[in-house]
Amino acid sequence: MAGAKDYVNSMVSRNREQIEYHIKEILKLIGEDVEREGLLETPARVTRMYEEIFAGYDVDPRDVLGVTFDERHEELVIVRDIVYYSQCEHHMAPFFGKAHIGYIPSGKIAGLSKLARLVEAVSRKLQVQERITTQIADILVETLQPHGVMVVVEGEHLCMCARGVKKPGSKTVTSAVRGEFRSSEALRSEFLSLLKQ
Ligand SMILES: Nc1nc2c(ncn2[C@@H]2O[C@H](COP(=O)(O)OP(=O)(O)OP(=O)(O)O)[C@@H](O)[C@H]2O)c(=O)[nH]1
Ligand SMILES: [Zn+2]
Repeated sequence: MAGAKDYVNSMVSRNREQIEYHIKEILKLIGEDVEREGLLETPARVTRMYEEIFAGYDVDPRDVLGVTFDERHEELVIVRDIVYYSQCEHHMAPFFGKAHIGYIPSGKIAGLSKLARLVEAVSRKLQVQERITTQIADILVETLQPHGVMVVVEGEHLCMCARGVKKPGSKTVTSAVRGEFRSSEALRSEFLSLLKQ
């Protein structure tokens, strides 16, 4: 979403000292020796990582699509296999996978890269997969007023693999369907079949 210099004014960078302090406290509370060499830089390193994985707090995802173009193409547009990494809001554990976006423009189209930026903007924060899915669909509806939108998100949740129920390999698939995709099974099938190619 951004290069290191772009995080200068981010929420995390503004609170850097306090975040580092609290990470260090947590390390002590789990039984670590915070003075051992391998951990000396860890609070600062984790904070830098937070700047990236929580960069979504600094963007309004509705601004991400930016300029839209007027274009008469009124057929299905799909950008699929958009990889995302997010953090589950229940455990602060990563979940990640691919998002697939399809829409039928009605006059306005978005830059293709902006669709991937939208996925970044909604996923780089504490989230649940369902909300990532509906936010992508709703923002596209709001911004492009298309004839229809369909979003499918696949995710693997570390809180289900590395702990708890421990089911590595299980995948969660969520979808959001808007406009003509809702009424037309043929359109939904066309979208889903194009995801498989
Ligand atoms: N619907 C939804 N649930 C999620 C997502 N990420 C994590 N969860 C679930 O959030 C739930 C939190 O349940 P709790 O019972 O409060 O937490 P827990 O005791 O750690 O639960 P277990 O994971 O079953 O051990 C778990 O069932 C997780 O699998 C997500 O993106 N969407
Ligand atoms: Zn979780």
